Amino acid sequence: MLATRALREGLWRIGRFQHTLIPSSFLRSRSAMSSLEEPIALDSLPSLDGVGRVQRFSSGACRPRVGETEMGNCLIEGRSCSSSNNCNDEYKWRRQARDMFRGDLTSRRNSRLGRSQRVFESAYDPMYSQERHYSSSCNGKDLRDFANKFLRGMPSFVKIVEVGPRDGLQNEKGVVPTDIKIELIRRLADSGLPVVEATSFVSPKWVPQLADAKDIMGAIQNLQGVRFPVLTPNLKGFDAAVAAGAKEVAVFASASESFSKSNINCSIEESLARYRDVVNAAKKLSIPVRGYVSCVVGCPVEGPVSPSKVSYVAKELYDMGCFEISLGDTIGVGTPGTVIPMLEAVMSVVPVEKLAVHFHDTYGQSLPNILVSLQMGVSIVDSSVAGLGGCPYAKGASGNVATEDVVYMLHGLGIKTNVDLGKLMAVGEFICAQLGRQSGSKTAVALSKLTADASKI
Ligand SMILES: CC(C)(COP(=O)([O-])OP(=O)([O-])OC[C@H]1O[C@@H](n2cnc3c(N)ncnc32)[C@H](O)[C@@H]1OP(=O)([O-])[O-])[C@@H](O)C(=O)NCCC(=O)NCCSC(=O)C[C@@](C)(O)CC(=O)[O-]
Repeated sequence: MLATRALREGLWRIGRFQHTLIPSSFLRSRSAMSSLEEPIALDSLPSLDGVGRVQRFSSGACRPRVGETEMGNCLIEGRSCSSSNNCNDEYKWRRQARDMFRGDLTSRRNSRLGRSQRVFESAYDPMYSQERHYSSSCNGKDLRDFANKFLRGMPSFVKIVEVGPRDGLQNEKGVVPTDIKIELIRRLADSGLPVVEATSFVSPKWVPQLADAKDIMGAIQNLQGVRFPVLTPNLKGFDAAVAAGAKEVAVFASASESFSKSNINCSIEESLARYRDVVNAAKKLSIPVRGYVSCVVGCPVEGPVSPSKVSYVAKELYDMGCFEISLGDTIGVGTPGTVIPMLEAVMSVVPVEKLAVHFHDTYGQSLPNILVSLQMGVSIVDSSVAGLGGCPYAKGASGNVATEDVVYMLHGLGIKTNVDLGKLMAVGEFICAQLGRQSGSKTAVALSKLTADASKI
């Protein structure tokens, strides 16, 4: 109780004097703040403001600034990094908070100056979309060109498709109780996510973890404003999904023959024939069908998968009537080096605005892969709260990229998502507590530590 109060008071003090570090909704969800003054300015995220952006692209980005040389520290991307080990964590934390506060002052001053006179823009402005160009009066042309090149083509809004309740929970060793799944979906919907993939209507012999699909769908019928697609591998699954109240479904093919066999027990061509039946049935009921392509860069059995195979399956799914094609790096082996040629191949046959990317984080490559996908114009990203997930038929596949990490990166880039990171982190905490494990989200772990350490400031 005392510790909680100290934490709140510490946060209140940080809120008074420093730039935001912790989303307020996360704090509220941890403990109600009714009896204490609400921390001010705790609604935004630590994001790369105009100053940070310029520093990131500046050749002098890692040069110590005045007053910082004595510690041998420099600032990169809004973080402090140390070239010596003789400063403690608290000192670094204070330094970072102070620097962020300076950035906050700069943006407040700019807002008083009016738009035409602004030197720096808030990271939340969608100024880095296709049409917009980076503007800074204090940098050379080369720097502007570089920043423009990097940011041009980025979408101003990204639709996040949350797949945790399906892709995440299908891979759990134990079966998660139905009421926990329902609560998870309800909380995810409440965090602002526009799409939450709820479950699968697959064979319970193959995926017993999702055998309660009908009950799940029954329980979330009253949730409004969020789409809840479900996986359907064949007509039997489609009929069951519709009967249970599904208003959107997804079919899942593979770019690898071996994976198709092990995942859905049929060849790629057989699966496409099944999916044509599903799509035709769905069209009659005006039910949108999403199409997945698995193993878009690598297969657990066959190894590397060629971009032409991926583009072939993607085009087949698109041509049969799937409204969106999600490209899955099922085992998480992709790097920007393999993702870019794959996307190039697919984008030559399916419009980029119809493409989603779906990365698993086995090698920690998801965020760079998402970043290059955004640069290539993709604006739909699949992810899983707390990084839950994997595929039961892809040995060694780790969880999906964590939704918290994706949201943190996107907001830091000034890209809107409509997702409340604080609420999302609370959902991650909820499901991790239920599963008895640590979050797979680096953002969630880092921001939770901040709340814990904050009372020391
Ligand atoms: C596709 C099947 C059904 C073929 O399974 P099968 O055994 O070849 O099917 P079957 O037609 O021979 O039927 C066998 C039994 O399953 C029943 N059955 C048949 N269909 C259904 C159904 N829809 N719902 C419920 N039951 C079904 C059917 O009625 C029969 O029951 P029985 O007569 O033995 O009692 C099976 O292989 C299956 O369910 N596989 C599920 C695989 C799966 O869910 N994998 C994980 C999702 S994919 C993924 O994670 C990748 C992705 C999307 O996230 C993207 C990425 O990361 O790459």
